Amino acid sequence: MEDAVRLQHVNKTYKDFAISDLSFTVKKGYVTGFIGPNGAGKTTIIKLMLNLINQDSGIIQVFGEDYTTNINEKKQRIGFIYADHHLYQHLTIKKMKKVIAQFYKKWDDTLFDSYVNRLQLPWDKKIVNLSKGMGTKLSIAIALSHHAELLILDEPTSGLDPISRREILDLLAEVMQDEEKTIFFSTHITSDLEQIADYITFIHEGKLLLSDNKESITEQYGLVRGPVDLLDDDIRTLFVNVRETAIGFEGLTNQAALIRRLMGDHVVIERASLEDIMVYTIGNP
Ligand SMILES: Nc1ncnc2c1ncn2[C@@H]1O[C@H](COP(=O)(O)OP(=O)(O)OP(=O)(O)O)[C@@H](O)[C@H]1O
Repeated sequence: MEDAVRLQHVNKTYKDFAISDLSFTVKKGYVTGFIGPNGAGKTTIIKLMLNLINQDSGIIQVFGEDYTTNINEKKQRIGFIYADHHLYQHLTIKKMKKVIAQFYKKWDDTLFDSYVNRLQLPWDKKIVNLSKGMGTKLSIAIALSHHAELLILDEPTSGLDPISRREILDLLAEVMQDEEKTIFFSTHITSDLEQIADYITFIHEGKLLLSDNKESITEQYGLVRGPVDLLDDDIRTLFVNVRETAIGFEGLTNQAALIRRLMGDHVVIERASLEDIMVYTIGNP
């Protein structure tokens, strides 16, 4: 399977933070959800992918080559969606369209008009005055109208009400009907990804914790409940983290099949949500 983006052993050090030996791929034709708590390094990694900052070492390839090779062509093929950041803040959508259309070889004016109308974006409002949800929708409409193949979204649903969130997720799901498109989507709202992601990449403190397809993660992980007296030292090694209460334990395992074989009759094993995986892996559940 072709990769839209590939990171190999990437390092980037700031004074108080480092991306360390990070390797993962973004598969072409799929939605990859990029999760991690505040300050995990998601935006830094997105900036590295887009060549907005440079890595100290390691290799980053976009569409199979270094970003700077055929850079203009790459910019045509990528749509970067970031709710708080817009060019042309003081133009109306109508005026911005005229400016931006010149930059993109594949710009489709009719398609853009249809998105603006359908998403009920106000043609005559200055971009600076758009709400957060409208700004995100506008960015997506722009990316789709220049036929971007790779959409990179930095927390597109954060701070949005459930209706706007749903509209954006529906729009992205619609985009994915086109099998040539790839979406890389950072968020800490893991429930968004339960709906639309095919792959999950999970980072914490600049390090990779998990990068796999969602079905494998669902099979591998489980939330287990049972009596505390079952937890001997060997059994504990099968858990990522365990919470003990007066009535029993609840723990996250990444060896659900083995737990089922060993303890199946004595415990209850449920599907672990992405939120469970995040909380148990990095926090104190
Ligand atoms: N230019 C910079 N100089 C120094 N430190 C930086 C710089 N940019 C980011 N950082 C630090 O890198 C760390 C990761 O930040 P980043 O914005 O990548 O995290 P994030 O996962 O996107 O967080 P959030 O979910 O809160 O948006 C933070 O500690 C941040 O302060």
